[in-house]
Amino acid sequence: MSVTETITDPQDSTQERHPDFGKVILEARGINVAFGSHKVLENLDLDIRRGEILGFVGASGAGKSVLLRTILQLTSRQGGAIRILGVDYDAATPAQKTQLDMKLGVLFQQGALFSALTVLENIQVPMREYLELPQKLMDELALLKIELVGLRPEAASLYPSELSGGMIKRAGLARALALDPDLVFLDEPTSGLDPISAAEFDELIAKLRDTLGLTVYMVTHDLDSLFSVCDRIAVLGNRKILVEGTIEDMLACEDPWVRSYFHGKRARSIVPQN
Ligand SMILES: Nc1ncnc2c1ncn2[C@@H]1O[C@H](COP(=O)(O)OP(=O)(O)OP(=O)(O)O)[C@@H](O)[C@H]1O
Repeated sequence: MSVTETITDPQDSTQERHPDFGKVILEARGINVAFGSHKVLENLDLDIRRGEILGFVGASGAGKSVLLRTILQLTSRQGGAIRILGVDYDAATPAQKTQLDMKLGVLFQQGALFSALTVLENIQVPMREYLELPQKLMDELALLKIELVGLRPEAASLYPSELSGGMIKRAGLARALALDPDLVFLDEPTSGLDPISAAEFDELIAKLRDTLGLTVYMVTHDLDSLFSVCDRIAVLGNRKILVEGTIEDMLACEDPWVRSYFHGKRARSIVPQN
């Protein structure tokens, strides 16, 4: 694992940062994924560093969800290796895999809440799966997560059908945080939200990164999010990472797709152009 100094410390200097801040905590190397003869990812390399918010972009159908699912071991790959928190997933024992799974939280695109369960019960699903805790303690923990994501305590007893789009994302995030993960994966967290709710969600993500030292991998099409909260951006194209770096690196990139994305009409109102 390499140590890098290239990401800026987002945390207030009075806050203690994780001793491994900036170190690579997820390393994907030579990833190949195909469905039949359709190659989606080919020899793809990607690093995620502790404490950063990595924005992940790419054209529709480029393979962003496939990569996310591959990293989470939900889609099988034909080649390559994935090390998470220093553990090679393929070589890990079942106990190590369980430990790793507990350190990863996921918010899928539509929140993916169980419709027959309340918000509180949804947040307790991972707790029931991985921990053996008394119900009272699980209730207290779930209420803490509800508060952490900015939902009111009354939301605990609501069902997903009774929640607004923004509340669903927050409830999904609370469930992703249920086991105090090191790394959270967010699949288009602001899609479908109005601009105010989307900006509030971005602020929440940045706050959680700063206060909990979370590392965040965020698939997004939202230029506001990329510009306002992401420390680094990676662009998927031609089945691999086309370019990765800061927003300035994106603006300076000559690749035609990256240029049209970051210099296009929609970007011009958000991103300062030269
Ligand atoms: N289970 C599957 N079987 C066959 N093909 C698949 C499967 N999952 C994904 N694909 C194909 O892989 C390609 C990449 O899909 P993916 O959903 O990862 O794109 P994406 O970049 O996330 O797109 P979007 O931004 O629209 O969500 C697509 O051509 C898709 O049809």
